[in-house]
Amino acid sequence: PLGELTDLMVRRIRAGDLVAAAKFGTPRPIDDPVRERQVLEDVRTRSVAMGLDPESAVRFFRAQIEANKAVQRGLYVRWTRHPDEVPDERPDLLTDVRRRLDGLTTEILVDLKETEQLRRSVVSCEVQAKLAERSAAVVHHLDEVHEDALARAMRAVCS
Ligand SMILES: C=C(O[C@@H]1C=C(C(=O)O)C=C[C@H]1O)C(=O)O
Repeated sequence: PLGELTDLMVRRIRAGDLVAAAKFGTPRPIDDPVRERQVLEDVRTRSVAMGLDPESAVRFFRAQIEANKAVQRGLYVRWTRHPDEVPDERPDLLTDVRRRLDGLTTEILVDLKETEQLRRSVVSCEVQAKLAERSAAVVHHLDEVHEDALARAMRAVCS
């Protein structure tokens, strides 16, 4: 039941690789509080319009942002140790990468709405979330950096 939502979370986590590639070796920091506020304000406004509890949706996206930054930090460590693993291409953060993240936000909000009832029941939600996390890690071949990020992102699934 939480498979689709979890897949979307994995896609957002994977987008962290593009964010890291866009920023690594540039002066732009991993943390961008202004952009974070914009993302969360957008989530709040759209949740209200969709009849989704805005506080819970904002909490959920805060966890997704923390997970994204964990990926960036993990890849910075890896790329500093192994410069040959640094991607050759630097994607454009403001156009390509943030546009992709914005598209995922829309899809995630729809899924949050669809799973609202299920996620409200904390006990069954936690069982489902653990199952979805395990199978996503296997299906998507997540390494340690990305599986840790997913575990972090999943903390806000169950209210
Ligand atoms: C993804 C970025 O890096 C960080 C993570 C964000 C996110 O997950 O939405 C937003 C701002 C940054 O703190 C970014 O700068 O766009």
